[in-house]
Amino acid sequence: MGRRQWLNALRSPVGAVAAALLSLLAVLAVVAPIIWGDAADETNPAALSQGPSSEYLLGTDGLGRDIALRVLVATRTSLGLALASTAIAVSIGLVLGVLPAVLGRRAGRLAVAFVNLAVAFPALLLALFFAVIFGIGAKGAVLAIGIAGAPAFGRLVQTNIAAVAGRDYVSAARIAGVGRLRLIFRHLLPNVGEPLVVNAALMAGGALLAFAGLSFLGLGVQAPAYDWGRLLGEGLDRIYLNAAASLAPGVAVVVAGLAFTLFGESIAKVVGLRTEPARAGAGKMPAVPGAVDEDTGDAVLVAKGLRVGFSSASGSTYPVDGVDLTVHRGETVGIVGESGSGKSLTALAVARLAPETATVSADRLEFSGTSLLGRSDPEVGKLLGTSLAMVFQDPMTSFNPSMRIGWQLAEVTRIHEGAARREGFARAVDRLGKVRIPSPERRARQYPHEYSGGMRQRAMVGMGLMSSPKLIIADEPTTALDVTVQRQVLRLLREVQEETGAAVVLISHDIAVVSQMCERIVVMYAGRVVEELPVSRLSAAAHPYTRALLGAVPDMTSDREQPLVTISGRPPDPGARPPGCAFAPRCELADDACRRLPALAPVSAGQRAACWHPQLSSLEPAGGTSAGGKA
Ligand SMILES: Nc1ncnc2c1ncn2[C@@H]1O[C@H](COP(=O)(O)OP(=O)(O)OP(=O)(O)O)[C@@H](O)[C@H]1O
Repeated sequence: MGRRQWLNALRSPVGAVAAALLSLLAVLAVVAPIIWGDAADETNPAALSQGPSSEYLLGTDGLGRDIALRVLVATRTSLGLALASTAIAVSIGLVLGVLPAVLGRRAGRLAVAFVNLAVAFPALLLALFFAVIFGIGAKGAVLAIGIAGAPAFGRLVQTNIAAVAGRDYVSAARIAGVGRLRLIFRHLLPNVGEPLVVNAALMAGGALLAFAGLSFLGLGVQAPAYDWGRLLGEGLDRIYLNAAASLAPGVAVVVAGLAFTLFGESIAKVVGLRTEPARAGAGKMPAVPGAVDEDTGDAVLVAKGLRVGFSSASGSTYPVDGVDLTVHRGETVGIVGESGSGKSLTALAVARLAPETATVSADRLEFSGTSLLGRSDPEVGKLLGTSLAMVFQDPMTSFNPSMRIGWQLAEVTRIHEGAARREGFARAVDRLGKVRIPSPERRARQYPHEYSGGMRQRAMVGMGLMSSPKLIIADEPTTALDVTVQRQVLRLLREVQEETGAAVVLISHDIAVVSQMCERIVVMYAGRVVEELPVSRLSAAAHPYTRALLGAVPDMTSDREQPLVTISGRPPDPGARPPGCAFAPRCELADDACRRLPALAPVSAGQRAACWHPQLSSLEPAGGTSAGGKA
């Protein structure tokens, strides 16, 4: 939360009142015991249990002590204890909240279940329970209220962390090899800080009331010490004789509680407690299914029989179902296919960023000659962190919003090369310059929100250049950008590739974009590769699905009076794929043969298709009908 937001919070009427009240309480807490501490303890046998008078504004208690002074002096104890119990609740809640992210999948689920169970108990009941366990007195009450408030805060942390854990910058940090603890404290918690601060303020108000409740019941502060709750209890005994004696501490509790709550609410309003939509399809990765060349000698990436599955009550589904993908050094490979065909998941699995709930298996999975199968050692993390660069789809979520761009870029160098902070930052400035960010020295010190979308994508490419990438995977890198910026980003990718010799995998649903940029195209449908071919052979695409995709791209010769070509039907859900060729229900050429699964088989040099009826004729100009498409 920036300075401006704090100012806005304080400028709102509610915020201003809350801030004024809190300031008054803070001043009272500091000065009241110093100025009136002794006077408040002074007994006056000549004025026992008196009502309000000019000498005693709120009257006196049973020992003749000035109630008004005691209420003022009790501010310090009441606020101090409430804040102490809030600090305990927040600390334990933070630990409970980050546990699922720190522990493995199973232990993490246990932590979530524990918090859910604890939240189900009313906090006041828990507080009473713990107050009895920890013993009667202020210390016991602080612990009791703190522990009782922890589960609710823990769940808040868990929920907020889960909401940001899928963001691209978290994936980027994971691929960069950032350790779990750093990931939590540098990338996750700072980005859920606002709702946590707001709720901590609200909790402080609640703790104040709870404390007053426990003291009132005699379970909190014990004589001779006193807080508002205790004064309230004492005053209540004589409410018919001197109502002010119980009303005054009661009002103090309510006002202070309100001050905290209103303060929290006004911050919440200003920060909007926004729940940014969790990005779907965190994007990245390659996939070049098993076609064309079985020669994997100079391959930077080899995946054979890659499967990504999810289990549910109704059984397992495999959105990626036996994909083969080989990417050679310096090569540009495009992966195309409709939404849901498994492009992103293939990429994520290769980068070891598949969702935790996914099961990834493969016959072979190698990056730069190193097998990734069954390995989770730091060496593999370092290899991927330094040699694999990812450019994500949404430039809004690619960077940690709470870290300056330069430091985010420098993180990779510091983690994997142990470079000093300055050295890493200097390299970040250099790389930002390389990807044509103007005034890189100044820009490196800015936050992501100060960059435009196109600049963020360029900075993302710059991040990939911090080491010497062997493979750059760009998953729909231009989808969220306008057309001119799209071109700039694609041009930059090409230039970077020429300069570094890195291989590039470009994932897109747009076959036209891919064909401009790539040498080889892999077409995916329903979790499998259905065709693989050099761009130069696109006009001789053999699979009806590839031909339908090409037919759906308008060009200069397309009749603008006619509606655009579409492919009839929709891809099957991963759990309901027809036996045999998954495209058959949408294909005009389908017959009985298509009930069996076709293997990816050579059609011509460098071209393979998984089809029982591969088309050998050249395609009509774009815009015409195609074998599988529907005009
Ligand atoms: N976390 C998940 N849990 C269950 N199923 C998932 C999960 N993520 C993806 N899937 C399934 O995998 C399918 C393929 O997803 P993927 O993101 O790889 O598709 P895509 O081809 O990249 O599409 P898009 O272009 O829309 O990103 C989805 O349609 C969905 O059915």
